[in-house]
Amino acid sequence: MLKVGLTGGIGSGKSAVSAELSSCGAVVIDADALAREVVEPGTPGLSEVVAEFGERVLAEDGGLDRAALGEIVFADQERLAKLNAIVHPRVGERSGQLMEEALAAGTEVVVYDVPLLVENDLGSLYDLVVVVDAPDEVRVERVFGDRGMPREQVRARIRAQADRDTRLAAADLVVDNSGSRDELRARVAELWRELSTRAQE
Ligand SMILES: CC(C)(COP(=O)(O)OP(=O)(O)OC[C@H]1O[C@@H](n2cnc3c(N)ncnc32)[C@H](O)[C@@H]1O)[C@@H](O)C(=O)NCCC(=O)NCCS
Ligand SMILES: Nc1ncnc2c1ncn2[C@@H]1O[C@H](COP(=O)(O)OP(=O)(O)OP(=O)(O)O)[C@@H](O)[C@H]1O
Repeated sequence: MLKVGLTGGIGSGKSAVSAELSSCGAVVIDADALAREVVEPGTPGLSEVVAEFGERVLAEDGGLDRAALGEIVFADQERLAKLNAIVHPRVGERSGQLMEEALAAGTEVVVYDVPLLVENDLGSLYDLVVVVDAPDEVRVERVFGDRGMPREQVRARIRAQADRDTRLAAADLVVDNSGSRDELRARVAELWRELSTRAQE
């Protein structure tokens, strides 16, 4: 089984690349989705978050108020580190389990879509590190335009992440997503051919 770590900063296009790879036949594990699961209502993860940040990060329905927590942690590195210390070990454990399941199922290519691969030094866990890349301001405009996140909030997340050059230096392969969606689709088709070849080796 070829284990691929897929990373990129906020708005780089990881989800778009993952969706294409999944339709090609890869098994995709999504770290952002796991980070949501481990703080769902009733989980020890959510209790720890509330113990650390207070009830102000709870929404009326008892779930996590993600926007409120985001505003707190992306304005303050120490608070972000506290949140990461609660969430990341749980995401690591769960993703490890899912990797094992993919292996047991005879999967050829498994892709771990994780924004913080470089920041958390996870590269050695994978056979191949693929970085999805686009200039910072292109990413700001995409996240603002498609998700309505205020530009300054996108920039605050970019500041909390590795810079572009550091991330690119960790890449075995780079998917350039500075162009159109069609260009991206063509690049991912090429990437899939490469991954399939390597999976046979
Ligand atoms: C602060 C939270 C509640 C904000 O939730 P929100 O729904 O607004 O964002 P979402 O989780 O969808 O993340 C969107 C993007 O923000 C960026 N981001 C999220 N967490 C982090 C972080 N700890 N450090 C840097 N960037 C981050 C990533 O590019 C991510 O793809 C949430 O991001 C969170 O719990 N973060 C800590 C866990 C984490 O590191 N998740 C990333 C994958 S393990
Ligand atoms: N080539 C492109 N042209 C225009 N828009 C794009 C392109 N690629 C992706 N997008 C859009 O940009 C936004 C960010 O892409 P996507 O969600 O795939 O990134 P991501 O890396 O998963 O982001 P996050 O770190 O926030 O999870 C999405 O709204 C997506 O539809």
